[in-house]
Parts: sequence; structure tokens; C-alpha cells
Amino acid sequence: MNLIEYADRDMMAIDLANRLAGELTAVLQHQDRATLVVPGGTTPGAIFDNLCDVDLDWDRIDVVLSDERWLPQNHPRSNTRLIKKRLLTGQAAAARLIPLYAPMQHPEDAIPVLEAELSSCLPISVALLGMGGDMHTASLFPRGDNLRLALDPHAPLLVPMRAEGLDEQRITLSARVLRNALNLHIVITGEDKKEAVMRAEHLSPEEAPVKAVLDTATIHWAK
Ligand SMILES: O=C1O[C@H](COP(=O)(O)O)[C@@H](O)[C@H](O)[C@H]1O
Repeated sequence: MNLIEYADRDMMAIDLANRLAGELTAVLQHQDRATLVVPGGTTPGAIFDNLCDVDLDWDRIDVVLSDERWLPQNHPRSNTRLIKKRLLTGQAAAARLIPLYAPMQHPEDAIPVLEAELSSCLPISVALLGMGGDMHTASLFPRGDNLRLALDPHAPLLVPMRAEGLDEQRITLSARVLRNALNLHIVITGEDKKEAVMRAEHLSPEEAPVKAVLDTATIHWAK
């Protein structure tokens, strides 16, 4: 496993933001546009705070969430709300947000429209993912109702997901789309998540969905 350990969370946020920016710059040297995938949740905020002020051609960058909670974009648990507040600000306000949410009752209702926009942004240039203590990444949850479809090598781009214990319906990029990223990173913090990612190496993607991307990803960890 390609695991990088940092002295502390602040150092990780600075180094990782610089690394993502460097990879985006390299892609923009030979492509008109680049696609940056980012996670929601509680871990990436400090990385976004550093990345949003990096000098980049942000107007040539499309930003996509790895997954979304099916909630209005101003809801406190919305991942879109998080990235609007912490990433798409400062210099990065010039980036284009590719939505993973539409105000419809179920993700299934919106998938054709959302996929139409997303498809023009693939393959992903740079993906940053998070991971939960249960070894989910994006919204690929163990025992998720559509996990098998989301892990399929011929999966659609987007998959709706529900799982016991989740507060809301989800939508997620499929493992196929994530695995095809030109640069793939996972950011985790705390001893429990380090143990979890080590455990995932010896489990199947059905048991530990993060396993579906572990062999192609660089893992970034700080206590
Ligand atoms: O629900 C989610 O969880 C994961 C991990 O979040 P964290 O709060 O443990 O950092 C996140 O990567 C994903 O995007 C989010 O929707």
C-alpha cells in the first residue's frame, strides 16, 4: 500500500493541497480543462482552505464531488454546501461546479441529467477521496443496496445508494469512474482509520468498498 504519513494534520493539508495543485497544473499543460473530484465529510476542510488560494487556472477546472447526500444544497449535511463554503472561494471561485444533486425526490430521477453533464468531464484528472471508519469511500457503503452495481466493471457513472443507518439517500460516482482517475488520493486521519485501511487490504470490495481503489491510490494519513 502506498501510504504517506505526515507529522500533523496541518502539514498534511498544506502538502496535499500543493500536490493536488501540481497535478492539476501538469494536466492543464496538455488539456484545455481538468477535472478535480473531492470528498465531503469532516476531513477535507483544511485541505480545501489551502487549495482554494493556490494560483491555478481555476476557470479551466471542473469540480465534482465524489458523492452527495440527497439533500438541498443549503442543508448543513450537504457536501455541496461544504465545498461552496471551503473550496469554491478565493481564487477557486472561478472553477465550474458540476452538480451531483437536483431538487427531485430521488437520485434515480436526476441521474440522466446529472450524467449528461458529468460525462463530458471524464476521465477524472485528479481525485481526492475520504474514507469512513466502516471502510466506505465516496458513498460506496458496505451493505449498500446498490453496492454490487457500483463495484461492477461496467457500472454506470453514477449510482444511487441507500444503506441501513444512513440519514439520507446518497448518490455516488461508481468505482469504475474513480479507478480511472489519472491521479488518485485518499485522505484519512486518526489511528482508527489507519487500522481500517490496513484491514481493508485483506478484505473484498464488498466487505470494504475502499479496497476497490486501494491499489491505484496514494493514502495520506495524519494522526
Ligand atoms: O459520508 C461521507 O463520508 C466520507 C468520510 O467522511 P469523514 O467525515 O469520515 O471524513 C466522505 O469521504 C464522503 O464524501 C462523505 O459523503
